[in-house]
Amino acid sequence: MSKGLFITLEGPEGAGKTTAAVEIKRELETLGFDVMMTREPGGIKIAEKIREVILDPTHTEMDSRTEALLYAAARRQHLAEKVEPALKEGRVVLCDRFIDSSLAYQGHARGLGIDEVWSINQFAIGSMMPDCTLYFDITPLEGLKRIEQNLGREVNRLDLEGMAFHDKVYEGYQILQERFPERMQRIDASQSLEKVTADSIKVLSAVLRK
Ligand SMILES: Nc1ncnc2c1ncn2[C@@H]1O[C@H](COP(=O)(O)OP(=O)(O)OP(=O)(O)O)[C@@H](O)[C@H]1O
Ligand SMILES: Cc1cn([C@H]2C[C@H](O)[C@@H](COP(=O)(O)O)O2)c(=O)[nH]c1=O
Repeated sequence: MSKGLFITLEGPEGAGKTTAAVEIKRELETLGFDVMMTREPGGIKIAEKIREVILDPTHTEMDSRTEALLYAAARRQHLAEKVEPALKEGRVVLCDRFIDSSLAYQGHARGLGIDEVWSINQFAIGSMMPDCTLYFDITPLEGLKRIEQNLGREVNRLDLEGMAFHDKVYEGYQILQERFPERMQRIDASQSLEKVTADSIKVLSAVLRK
């Protein structure tokens, strides 16, 4: 049984993960890799339904622990139904957000605790951690400015949080980088899309050579 490569993209709102993922996929395919792009929460029917519940801007009453559990439930289903089968087929999986989002957003920004959120996610993912995480580093202000300029984008419940929340998310990601220095590779996401893509491919080429 061949084993693929599990790559995740992380970072604050508007960092450019989704845009860059399309370019990274294209570049990796040119190099001959079989790439599957997906996202969290979502990527499959059940998880997309959970996404709608979590991100509905009218669900202002949602409890933080409920939020963390819903993300973990969507993650479990997506992993079992889509990610693990693709990895077993030897594919490269590019996943827009994964466990680090829960650790930064629910663990640190919501104040549930990174270790507590880690432990509920252990039930969801077992030992299935990414081989490499591209951390798209951009200040919350710059990321949110990009989103504001993207008039076609739907505004979700988490976008509506105040600046203090987004600053905490950013702080959460800094903590995670210190905790997982080898897995989390920093990409300067304030650069042009061309430079962000090139830097990402440079990092991934080294991982793919291993
Ligand atoms: N390198 C870049 N420079 C300038 N603008 C960019 C860059 N990358 C993406 N953008 C623009 O920024 C906006 C947000 O990009 P994108 O949706 O890819 O970010 P994201 O990290 O996936 O955001 P979110 O997680 O909040 O959905 C889009 O309008 C996109 O066109
Ligand atoms: C996986 C995951 C996501 N989030 C947050 C981050 C964003 O605000 C939304 C997802 O929207 P996107 O446009 O697809 O980036 O959900 C989170 O708080 N916790 C998570 O585990």
